[in-house]
Amino acid sequence: MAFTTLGGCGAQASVRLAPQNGILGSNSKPFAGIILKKPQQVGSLPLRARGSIFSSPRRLFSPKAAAPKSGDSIRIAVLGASGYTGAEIVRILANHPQFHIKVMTADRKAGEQFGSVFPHLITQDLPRLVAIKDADFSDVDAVFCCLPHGTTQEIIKSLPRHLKIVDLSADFRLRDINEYAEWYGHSHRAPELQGEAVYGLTELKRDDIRNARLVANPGCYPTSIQLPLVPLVKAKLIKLTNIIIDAKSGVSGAGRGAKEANLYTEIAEGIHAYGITSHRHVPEIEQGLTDAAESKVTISFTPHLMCMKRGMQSTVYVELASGVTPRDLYEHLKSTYENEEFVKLLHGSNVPCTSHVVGSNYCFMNVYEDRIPGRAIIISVIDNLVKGASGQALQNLNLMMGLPENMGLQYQPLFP
Ligand SMILES: NC(=O)C1=CN([C@@H]2O[C@H](COP(=O)(O)OP(=O)(O)OC[C@H]3O[C@@H](n4cnc5c(N)ncnc54)[C@H](OP(=O)(O)O)[C@@H]3O)[C@@H](O)[C@H]2O)C=CC1
Ligand SMILES: CC(=O)N[C@@H](CCC(=O)OP(=O)(O)O)C(=O)O
Repeated sequence: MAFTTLGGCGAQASVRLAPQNGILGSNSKPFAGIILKKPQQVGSLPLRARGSIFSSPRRLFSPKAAAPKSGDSIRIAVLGASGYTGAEIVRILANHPQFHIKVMTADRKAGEQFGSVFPHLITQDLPRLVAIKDADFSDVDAVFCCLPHGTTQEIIKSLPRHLKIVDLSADFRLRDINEYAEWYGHSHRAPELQGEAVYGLTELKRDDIRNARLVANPGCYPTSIQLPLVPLVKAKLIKLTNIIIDAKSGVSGAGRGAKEANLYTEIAEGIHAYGITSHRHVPEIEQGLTDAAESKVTISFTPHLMCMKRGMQSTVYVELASGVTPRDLYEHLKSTYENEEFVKLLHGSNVPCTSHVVGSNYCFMNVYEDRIPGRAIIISVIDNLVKGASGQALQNLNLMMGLPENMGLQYQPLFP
C-alpha cells in the first residue's frame, strides 16, 4: 500500500507517494507530522493542515506576548551600523512601527552618510554615522550592539545604565569568564556585567529575556544547532556522546571587513572547513547543551565556509537514547515548537534549504532516520544575518520592551 504525505508549497507540495517504509527516491526517512495511510483521509484533516509544509500553523503573535503599546516611540541606537548585522537591523527596522533609529555608529566610516555606505538603504531617513565617543545616548532607550567581539565589553560597560542592550557579539555569551578567556584569548573586560547578561536564544529563554537589561544574542551557528538539540537533550531523547555537527555558513557570517580569506577568488566554486576542533562557538553550544542535560556535554563541530552570501545549514548526527526512535525526536520537536512563529518543523520529504529561509527570521528543520540503526540526522537552516543575528536580536528587544515578539519581523523569505 502506498503512503500519502501532505506537503504544502505549490509545485513542491503535490501529494507524494512513497513506498511502505520510506519516501520515494530517498534512502533517508523523514518523519512527517502528517503521514496518512489512505489518501481519502486527506479530506478529514483540519483545513490549516492542508497546504502547509510545517508542523504547526503560523501565528500572528507569539504566545504570551504583551499587548503592543500603540503609539509609543522607542528610540534606538545601532552601534556598528556600518557592518553587515548593523545594516540588517536597519533594513528590518524600516518596517517596525515603534522603533526609531536615533543614533548610528561606525569606526572607519564615522562621519559618512549611511546611504553611501549601504546604498540599498538610501531611501531611509537616517542619522549620519558617528564615532561611539561622539554619540549622544541621552535620547536613546535601547541599543543594538553590532561590534566585533573583544571590543564590545568595554564599550557596553561605558554606556548609561538606563539603556536596554542587545549585544550581537560573543562578549557576554559565556557565563564562565575563565572559559571566555581560554577561547577568546584575553581576559573578560567587564566581568561585573557578565552576571546580569541573559543568553538570548529567544524561543528557549523567553521569560528571562523579558526581564533582562543586557541580552547576549547567540552566535549564528549556536542558534541553528541549539534550537533542535536543546529540547532533545532536555527530554533525554538522545545520547550525550557522539554528537557530530557539520555546519556551513555564507560568507556574510564573517562580516564586511576586508579579509584575504574571504576574497571571491578564495571562496568561489569551493567549500572549506575552518576552526576544526577549535571554533569559538564550541563552548557556547556546549554551555547550552550542558545546561539542558544538567551534566557535561561535549560535541564535535566543524564549520565550513560556503560560496554563498547568506544562509547557514547545520547537519547534526545524533545517537538515540535507548528505546527512542527518530519519529520520537520529530514529534518532540514538533510539540516544542508547535506555537512558535519562527521555528518550523518541515513535513515529510521537505528538506530544509538555506534558500528557503534567506531574508527571513525562520529556522526550518527536519529529522531523518539514519540507515545505521540507533542514529538520526537533523538538518536545521537559518539566515545567519536574520535568525542568526539581527532578526533574533529584534525578537529579543521586542520582548525586553514589552512588545509582541514578532513586531517588525513578519516578512517572508526572499526566493529565488
Ligand atoms: N555576520 C554574521 O552573520 C553574524 C555576526 N555576529 C556578530 O555580530 C557582530 C557584528 O558582526 P558584523 O556586522 O558581521 O561585523 P562587520 O565587520 O560587518 O561590522 C563591524 C562593525 O563594527 C564597527 N567597528 C569595528 N571595530 C570597531 C571598534 N574598535 N570600535 C567601534 N566600532 C568598531 C565597524 O565600523 P567600520 O565599518 O566603520 O569600521 C562596523 O560597523 C560581531 O561581533 C559578530 O561576530 C553574530 C551573528 C552572526
Ligand atoms: C563565516 C564566519 O566566519 N562566521 C563567523 C561566525 C559568525 C558569528 O556568529 O559570530 P559571533 O560568534 O562572533 O557572533 C565565524 O566563524 O567566526
